[in-house]
Amino acid sequence: MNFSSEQPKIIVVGSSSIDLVLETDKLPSSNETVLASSSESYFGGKGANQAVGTARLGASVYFIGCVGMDPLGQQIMRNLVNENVNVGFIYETDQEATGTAYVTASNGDAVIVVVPAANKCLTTEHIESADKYFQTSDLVLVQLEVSLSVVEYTIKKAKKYGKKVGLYASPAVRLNADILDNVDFVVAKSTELYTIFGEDQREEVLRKYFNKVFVRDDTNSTIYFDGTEMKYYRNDKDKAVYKMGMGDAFTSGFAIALCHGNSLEECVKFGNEVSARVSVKKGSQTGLPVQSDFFS
Ligand SMILES: OC[C@H]1O[C@H](O)[C@H](O)[C@@H]1O
Repeated sequence: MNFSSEQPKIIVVGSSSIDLVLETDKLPSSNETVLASSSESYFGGKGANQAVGTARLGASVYFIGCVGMDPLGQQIMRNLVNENVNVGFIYETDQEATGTAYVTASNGDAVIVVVPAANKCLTTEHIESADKYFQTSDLVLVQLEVSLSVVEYTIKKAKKYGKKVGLYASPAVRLNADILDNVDFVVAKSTELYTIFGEDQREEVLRKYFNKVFVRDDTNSTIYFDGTEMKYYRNDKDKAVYKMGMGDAFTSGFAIALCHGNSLEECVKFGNEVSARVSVKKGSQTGLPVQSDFFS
């Protein structure tokens, strides 16, 4: 994996939240009550996770998002500043509280319910105000915890300036042709292909969007079609103890490798490596590796 001396410039447009993680012996089924052995809060939100993930790996990162005018919003801002993420385009709203996510975690698996709240107050005007930073960026990352109209606007703006765009298609929604045509890479979960593409045959999806769609599953494996053959990579060096945040970590690693001019194969391998690191610590951001973990 090549790591050039140029510092990548990345814009992340997306959500930030505080995750309340409840540890249980088993995930509750419908109408069931279970007891939690612990309740802890962590920094989260797919956008913020990717902003921290790419900043720790050495990128200059601008995060565009929205928090509430409340103590949780202040905590998120402080955390991002500490992580060297530029917060000049984080907006505060008095219309909604800061986003939260309620996570029930058991034996590594997690069920997540997100309350977007302030994240839904991010508008296309906010994206527009960062226009000149899009012009000088190398790559833009989006996910689906802010309004789809904002995601679409962001993708169009990035493409207008010829920038690379990556989409982590989570939480899953059906993606329209415009989005799929304009993004350079899409990261999707194997269990959500039908929702995202209207097609649940993995091979069909991968062949149609070769070198563009990267499908991940719970075993930290990633598969894509390179135009000739299916490419499958798995990193199970570290046992995935905490699976929350692995998709964000993969996307961060993939994006960094791409910015440094690596092949898609190298991008996938590095993404898997970054994802493996996050899965050994609790919280979506806790275990995200830093550049010096890989390169001196
Ligand atoms: O992708 C993991 C994230 O999903 C939810 O948005 C939680 O905030 C968590 O941090």
